[in-house]
Amino acid sequence: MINVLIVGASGYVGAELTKYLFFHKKVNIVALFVSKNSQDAGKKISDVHKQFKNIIELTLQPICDNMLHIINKIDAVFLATDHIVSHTLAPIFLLKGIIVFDLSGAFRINNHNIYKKYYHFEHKHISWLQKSVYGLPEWNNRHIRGAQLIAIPGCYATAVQLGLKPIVKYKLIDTKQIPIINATSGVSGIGRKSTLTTNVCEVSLHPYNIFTHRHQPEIVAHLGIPVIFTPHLGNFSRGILATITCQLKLGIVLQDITNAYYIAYNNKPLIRTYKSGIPSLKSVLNLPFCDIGFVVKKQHIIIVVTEDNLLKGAATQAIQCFNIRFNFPETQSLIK
Ligand SMILES: NC(=O)C1=CN([C@@H]2O[C@H](COP(=O)(O)OP(=O)(O)OC[C@H]3O[C@@H](n4cnc5c(N)ncnc54)[C@H](OP(=O)(O)O)[C@@H]3O)[C@@H](O)[C@H]2O)C=CC1
Ligand SMILES: CC(=O)N[C@@H](CCC(=O)OP(=O)(O)O)C(=O)O
Repeated sequence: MINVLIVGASGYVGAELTKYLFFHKKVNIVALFVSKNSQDAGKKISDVHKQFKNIIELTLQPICDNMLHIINKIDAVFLATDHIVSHTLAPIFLLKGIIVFDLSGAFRINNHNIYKKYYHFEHKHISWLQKSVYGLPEWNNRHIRGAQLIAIPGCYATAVQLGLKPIVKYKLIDTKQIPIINATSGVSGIGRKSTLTTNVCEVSLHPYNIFTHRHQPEIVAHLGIPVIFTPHLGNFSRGILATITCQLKLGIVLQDITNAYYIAYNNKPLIRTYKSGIPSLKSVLNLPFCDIGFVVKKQHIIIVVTEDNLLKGAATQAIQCFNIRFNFPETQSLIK
């Protein structure tokens, strides 16, 4: 059995992690943590997330300064916390030899200068940043196997890269025309702390962080080509749909594209590529899959990618990485 701790367990991502790890046959959840002064400290997770009633009755504990009693009991920790909190906590666990799965953006990009510009804080753990492994399992399996710090990709960054990587890898697109990505997320992408402007009743559909969203440098760093990425917020609770437009190199035909996606994903159980038609949110909600469809017309391709932002965009992707890291079947506890 692998003993795990979940920090930020009362959040949207933390609750999904708790659910899938609770039902994982090889996992023992040692504790669920929230912040020291959390209004939920001492409550059962089933009081905060009622869907767990009579199923998961673990208590949310306040994180303490001296975590030795916990550190001695655990093999792995999932940090489902804001990037500033993860930036502080991850090194504490790493120095004790614990395997860290960080769901935040704190360790995703090896270039520390990005953090000042896009995350507005100075990165203080550059040596860990250099050692961190990007947890996109379909493309980084080998490195995840030996990693101590695994940075789970951002929700948009996951969808976009899974959609683009096959045609970038096989050099099918003309990069003189930068890929244009429009993606829409539900409001759970913001987390539990809703403000008036992010309240589902106030949201209709709008783009935000145009040219400044922090997933843009993340995508560029791990995809290796520039992109134009525009996120949108929609008035639904969960799910991401990304529409990606690229120009193909002269002479590239539909069969080349089909082959590229087939080679990339035919043995990847959590990616579903469509032979015809395009995916919608409905087919991925509450499921750990990423669905990909595309249409080619002359020299252009439009790729449509969908995922559940809290699952393949966060919690179940982290558990997929955990399974790989601890040598369990990749989809253990994720699909039957
Ligand atoms: N939501 C999404 O779609 C995605 C989110 N992510 C990332 O995952 C992480 C979690 O996101 P999400 O679940 O949405 O956020 P939430 O705001 O819903 O949850 C945050 C959790 O962290 C806890 N917390 C806050 N401060 C501390 C602290 N100092 N120590 C311990 N726990 C603390 C909160 O509880 P309390 O405040 O009561 O202490 C809560 O349990 C973030 O880094 C986010 O960027 C990544 C991909 C997708
Ligand atoms: C709808 C919404 O607001 N989504 C979040 C992204 C969620 C995510 O993946 O955040 P991290 O990269 O911080 O982990 C945002 O745009 O900031």
